[in-house]
Amino acid sequence: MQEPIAHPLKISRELVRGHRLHFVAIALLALLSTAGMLVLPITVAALVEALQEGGELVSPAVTLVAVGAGSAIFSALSSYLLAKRGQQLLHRLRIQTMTHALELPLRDVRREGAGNLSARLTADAMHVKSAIDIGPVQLPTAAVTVAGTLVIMGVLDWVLLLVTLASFLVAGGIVAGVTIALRRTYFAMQTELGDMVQRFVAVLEALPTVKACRAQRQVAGGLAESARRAAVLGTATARMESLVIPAITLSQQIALVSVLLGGGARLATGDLTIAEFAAFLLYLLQLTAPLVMAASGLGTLQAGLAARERFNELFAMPTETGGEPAEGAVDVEDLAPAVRFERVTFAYDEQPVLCEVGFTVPRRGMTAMVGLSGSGKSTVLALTERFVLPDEGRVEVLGWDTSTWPLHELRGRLAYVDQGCTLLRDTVRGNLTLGCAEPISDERLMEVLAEVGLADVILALPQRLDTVVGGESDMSGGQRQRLALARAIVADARVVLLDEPSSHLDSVNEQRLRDAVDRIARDRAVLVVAHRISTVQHADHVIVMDDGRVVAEGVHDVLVDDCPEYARLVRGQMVKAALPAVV
Ligand SMILES: Nc1ncnc2c1ncn2[C@@H]1O[C@H](COP(=O)(O)OP(=O)(O)OP(=O)(O)O)[C@@H](O)[C@H]1O
Repeated sequence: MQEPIAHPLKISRELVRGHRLHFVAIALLALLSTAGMLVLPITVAALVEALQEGGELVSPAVTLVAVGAGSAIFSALSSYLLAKRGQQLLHRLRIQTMTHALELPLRDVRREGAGNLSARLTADAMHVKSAIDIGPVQLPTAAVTVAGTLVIMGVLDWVLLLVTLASFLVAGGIVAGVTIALRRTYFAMQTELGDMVQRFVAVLEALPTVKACRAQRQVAGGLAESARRAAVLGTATARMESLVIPAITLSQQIALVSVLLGGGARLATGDLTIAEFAAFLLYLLQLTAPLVMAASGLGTLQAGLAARERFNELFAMPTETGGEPAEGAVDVEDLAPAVRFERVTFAYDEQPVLCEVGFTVPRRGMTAMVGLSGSGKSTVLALTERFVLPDEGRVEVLGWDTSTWPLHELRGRLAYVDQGCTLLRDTVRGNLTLGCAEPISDERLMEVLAEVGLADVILALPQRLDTVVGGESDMSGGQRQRLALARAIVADARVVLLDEPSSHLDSVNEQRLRDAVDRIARDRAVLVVAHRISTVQHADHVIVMDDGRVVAEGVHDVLVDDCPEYARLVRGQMVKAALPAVV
C-alpha cells in the first residue's frame, strides 16, 4: 500500500475548509499583531528622540502603549480563534478515526491492535493539535516578523544587516538539518509508542492470567523493553532539538558583539545616528524570539505531520466491502438452506485452516458442529458472518452468495453469539437491542429475558434494564451467556450462530440454556459450535470437523457408531462430563 504523506498545505487546507471567514479573521488579527511588534521599536525610537530633544512626550508615549497593548490583544485573539478551529478539526479527525476503525475488516483491526488504534486518538491527536496551533498562523507570523525586521534593519543600516546575517548563517544550517531529520524520527517514535500501548493493552486484557502465573515482573520486563526503544528514539529526537536554541542564541550573541563593534565605528564616522543605532539594536534583540519560535515551531510541525501520516496510513486501509448495494430488499429464497458451504478453502495468511469444506444447515432446527480444538469450527462461523472471505469455494446464507450480498443485509439476517459472550459496557437494554433499528418495548425485553431464565436476575439489579453491565465482575459467565443469547432472540434473525463457550455450566444453568436454544431453534436455524455433549445429543443434525475438513454428518446415535472421530470426541466429552462442573 502506498504510504500517503501528510503535507503542511494539506493540514492548512483542512483547517480552512468551510471556515474561510473565520480563518481570514485569524490571519488579519495575526497580521495586525505582527505589524504592531514591528512598529514598536520605531515608537520607542520616537520617544527616545523626543526625550533627547526635550519635545512633547505624551503622544509618543501613548502611541507606544497603544501599539504594544493592541499587538498583544490581537495576538491573544488570533491564538484563541485558531485553537478553537484546531479543536474542531481534531474532533472531526477523532470521529473519522473511530468510524473508520469500526468499519475495517476484523483481521486488520487485530493486526493493527486496539492499543495502537487508541494511541491515534490521544498522543497522535495531540501532536496534530500542536502542529495546528503552530503551523498555519504562528509559523508564517514568525517568518513575516523575521523578514520585516530584517528589511527595517537593512533600511536603518545595510552594512550592519550584512554583519547580522553572516552571524546567523551557521544557526540557519543547523536548524534546516535538524528539521529535515526530525520528521522520520518523530514517525518512528510515534509508531513505537503506539506499539508499546498496544502491548500494554494486551497485557491488561490478560491480567488475571498474568497475576495467576505470578508473571507481572516477567511481563513488565517485556513492556520495559518496548518503553526503552521509545525512550531511545525520544532521546535521539531531544538530542537534535537541543541543538536549535543554543545555535540561535550563540549566533545572536556573535551578531550583538559584531554589531556593537561595527556600529561603534559607523557612529564615529557619522554614518549612523544614536537613535538609528538604538533602534537597530532593539530590532536585533527582537529577532531572537521569532527565530526561536520558527525553529521550535518547525519541530512541532514535523511531529504533527508525522502523526498525521499515521492517521493517513489508517484511513488508507480499505474498509469492509460487501457486494453491491441491493436494489430494494433482498428477496430471500424461502426454500434455500440457512447456510451452505460449497468446497470452501481458507487460510489465515499462509496457514491453511479449511480444505474443501462442504455442508448444509437446514432452515429450521439445531445443527451442531463438533471437532477437536483448532479443527476450524469458529472459522466456519467467521466465514458465514463474512468476517473473512473464502480463498476458494462459495458460502451461501439463505440461498445468497455472501460475497455478493450487501454486508448490512447479510448481517441483519444473522445473529452471532461469540465464544466470549461479549457484552458491551452499556445498559442491559443497550446490550439487548444492539443493532436493532426499531425500539423494542420493555415488555418484549422482559419476555425474552424470562425465556433465557434471566428475568429475576435483571429485576434484582438496581436500575433493572437501565443498569450498566459488561464490567469485569458484574455478571457470572452463565448469566453473560444467557444475556448474549437473549440478544440473539431480540434480534429476531433467521439464522443464529452460536459459538458455545468451552467452560462448563452448572447443570441448572446448562438446562436453562439448552431449553432456550431449543425454543429458538423451533422456527429458525441455529448453527452451534458445540463443546458440550448435551448440546450435541439434542441437535437435529451434527457436522463433524477434523483438521479443517468435514469428515461426517448425521445424527448423534448414528455417528457414535459410524464415525470414529465423533465416537472419540464423545468418549472424551463424557469423561469430562463425569467430572465435577466448573463454573
Ligand atoms: N485470527 C487468526 N489468525 C491466524 N490464525 C488463526 C486465527 N484464528 C484462528 N486461527 C487458526 O485457525 C485454526 C482454526 O481455528 P478455529 O478457531 O477455527 O478452531 P476451532 O475448531 O474453533 O477451535 P476451538 O474449538 O479451540 O475454538 C487454528 O489452527 C488457529 O490457530
